Amino acid sequence: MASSEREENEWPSEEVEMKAVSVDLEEGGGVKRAVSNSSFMPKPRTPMRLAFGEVCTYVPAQFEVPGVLNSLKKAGKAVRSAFSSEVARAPERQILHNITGVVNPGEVVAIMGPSGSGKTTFISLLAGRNGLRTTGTILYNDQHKPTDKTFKRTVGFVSQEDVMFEGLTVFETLYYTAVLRLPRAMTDAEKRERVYIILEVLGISKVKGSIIGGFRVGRRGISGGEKKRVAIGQELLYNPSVILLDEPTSGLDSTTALNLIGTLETLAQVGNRTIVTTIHQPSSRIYQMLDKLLLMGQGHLLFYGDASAATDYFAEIGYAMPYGMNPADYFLDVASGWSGDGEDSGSTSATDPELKALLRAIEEKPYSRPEVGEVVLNESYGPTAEAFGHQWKNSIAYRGEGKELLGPRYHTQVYVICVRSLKERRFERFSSDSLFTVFFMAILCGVLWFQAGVGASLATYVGAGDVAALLFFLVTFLSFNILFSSIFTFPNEKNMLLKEREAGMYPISAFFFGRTLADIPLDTLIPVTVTTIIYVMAGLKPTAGAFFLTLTVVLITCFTAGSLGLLIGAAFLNLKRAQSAATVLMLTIMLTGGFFVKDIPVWLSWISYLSYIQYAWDALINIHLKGRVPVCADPSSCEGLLAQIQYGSLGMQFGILMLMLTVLRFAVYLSLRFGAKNR
Ligand SMILES: Nc1ncnc2c1ncn2[C@@H]1O[C@H](COP(=O)(O)OP(=O)(O)OP(=O)(O)O)[C@@H](O)[C@H]1O
Repeated sequence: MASSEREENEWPSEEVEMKAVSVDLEEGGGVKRAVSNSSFMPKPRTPMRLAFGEVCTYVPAQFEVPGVLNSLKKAGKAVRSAFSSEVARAPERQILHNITGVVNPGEVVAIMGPSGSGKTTFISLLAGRNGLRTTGTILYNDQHKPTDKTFKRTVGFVSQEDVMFEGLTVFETLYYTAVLRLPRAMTDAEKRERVYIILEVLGISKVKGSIIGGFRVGRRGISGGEKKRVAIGQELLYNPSVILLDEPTSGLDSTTALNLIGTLETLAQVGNRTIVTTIHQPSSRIYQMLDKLLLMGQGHLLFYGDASAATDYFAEIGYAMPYGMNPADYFLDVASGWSGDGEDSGSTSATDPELKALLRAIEEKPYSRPEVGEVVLNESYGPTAEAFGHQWKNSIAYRGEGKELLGPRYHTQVYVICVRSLKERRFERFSSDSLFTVFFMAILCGVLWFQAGVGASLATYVGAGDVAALLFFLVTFLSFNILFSSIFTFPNEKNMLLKEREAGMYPISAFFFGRTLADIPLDTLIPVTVTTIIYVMAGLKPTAGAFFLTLTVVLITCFTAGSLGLLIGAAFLNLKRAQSAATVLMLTIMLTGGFFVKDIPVWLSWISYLSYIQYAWDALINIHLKGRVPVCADPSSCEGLLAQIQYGSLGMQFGILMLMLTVLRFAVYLSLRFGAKNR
C-alpha cells in the first residue's frame, strides 16, 4: 500500500511501536507480505478523557413478574399518576452510591470489588448499555454521553459473556467483523492485514483456523482465554479510543490473565487509549501491574487512585494489610466488610457495621489522588464523528469533496451476514442427529407406502386414500421439521444481533435479507432429497411435470413453515415461550389441515383457512389424484377419505401459499425491526 494511502486510513507508521510482528497474508486474499512493526495498531485519532460524577443507580426493590397482569398493573399506575400531581415511584434499592472520578487517556483503570458490589452495573453504564435509573453525569471529553447513539458505537465494549458465532473459525470471526465494521475505503487486503496484526498482538495466531465452538454447535473449540481474546480483538479492529471490559480475566489461569492485563496496559500507553476493566480476583503479580484501582464495596466507592498507593492509604485509615498478603485479596476482604481483626462478620448487608466503619474512616480522611496536571487533548485530532469506523474520511475516493465514508455497502453487509449464517447453521441443520431422523423417516415412509402410488393401487378408494394420507404426511413432516428448527434461530442469535446493532454494524433489513438468503439452500437440500426418496419408493405419478410440481409445493410449504418458525422466534426471542407457542400453532395447523377432522365447527372453521398445510395438501392431491381415481358421483356411497375431496384450482392453491409465504416473511421483518431492540 502506498504510504500516502496508509496515512489516509489512519495507519501512521511512525506512531506504532508496540511489538515486532511479521505476518503472512495468505488466507483467502492470496497476498503474501511481511508486515513490519511500523504498521502495527495505529493510534486512535481522538484521545478520550472520561469523567463520572456522583453516579447513583437504582433498581426496583421487588422483582416484577413479567406477564399480562403486571403490565396491566403498570398501565393502571401510569394512568393514575398522569391524573395525580404526586408521582408515585415503585420502591427502589440503590446499588451505586455517588461514584466520582476521572480517567485520563493512556490510563488503565481496574475496577475491583466483591461479587455484587456493582462492577458490572458501573462498567455497563460507562458503555451506555444499562437501562437502569441513574443520576449523576458520565461524560467523555466533557461532551459525549455514553448513551449517545453515535458515540456509543465508537466505544469498544467487551461484555462478560462471549457473544460469538460458535461455528466460525477465529479468523472468520475477526474478518467478518472487520468487513462489517471497517470503512469501505480500506481494501480487502488491508482488512485482512489488520486482522492478522490483531491475531499476533493478542497471541491467537496459532488458533486462527480453529472454530470458536460451544454447546450450540456441539463441538469443543478454542479455550475460554482464547475466546476472550477474540472478543477483545473484535473491538480492537476498529481502533477505539475507549475500551471497556467486563471481567476479561475470569476463567483464565494467572499467567494468561497476566499477559492479557499486560496487553491492555501496552495498548493504553502506546495508543493513548482510555481503558477501564473490571477484574474479579487478581493475583498479586497482576495487582502489581495495575495502574489505577477503583475499589467498590456494596456500590460505594472505597478507593480510586494509584494501585500502588492503596496499601499505604488503607494503613493510614486503620486498615493495615497483614504482612505477606496479596493486596487484591486484602482489599476484597475489606470491601466485603471484614476489617482484618480475625473475625469475619459474615454479613455483607447494607447495614454491615464493618463496612459502615470503613466508609466513616474514608469520609474522615479521603484519599487525595496526586495531581496529574491538565491532560492536553491534541487539538489536531479530528472530531469524534470522524475518528472511528464508519465515518472515517474516504480521502482516496473523495479527496477534497468533503464527503464522509460510511461503512460497508449494503450488498456487502447482506453478503457477509448470509455467508456467516450459512457457516454457522450448517452444524445444526446437517448434524448427524437431524440427518438420521429425516432419512430414517423417509425410508420408513417409502417402505410403508411402497409402490402405493402406482396406477393399479389408485383404482380403489382405499388405495387412493392411502396416497392422500402419504401426501398429507409428506408436507406435515417436512414443514414441521423446519418450523421447529427455525424457532431457535433468532433467540439463539438475539445477543449477537443486539450487540452488532448497538455497534451500528448494519441495518435490520440487511440482517433480514442476509438470513433469508442463507435459508434458501439450508431449507432446500433436505426436503428435496427426502421428497425424491419417498417419491421413487412410493411410486408416485411418474412424470417430470408432476415431480417438479410436487417439489415446488413441498419447498414453498417448507419456506412458509420456516418463516412461521422465525416469526415465533423473533416475536418471543425466548426459547421456552417460542417452543410453547410453536407447539400450539403446529398442532392447530395440523388438526385443521383437513385430514383429521372433516366437520370443523362453523365458529372454528376460519382457522382452517389459515392452515398452510390445507392448501399444500390440496395442491398435492390435485397433482397426484385428479383424473386418476374413480370419480365419486354420490359421496354417501363412496368410502374413505376421498369422498369429500374437491380438487379446486391448482393455480389458486399455489397463489395462496405464495401469499402466505410473503406475508409471513414480511411479519418476520417487522417483528425484528420493532421487537429486537426492546428485549
Ligand atoms: N437489573 C437489575 N435488577 C435488580 N437488581 C440488579 C440489577 N442489576 C444489578 N442488580 C443488583 O445490583 C448489585 C450489583 O450487581 P452487579 O452485577 O453490578 O455486581 P458485580 O460486582 O458485577 O457482581 P459479580 O462480580 O458477581 O458479577 C447486585 O446486588 C445485583 O443483584
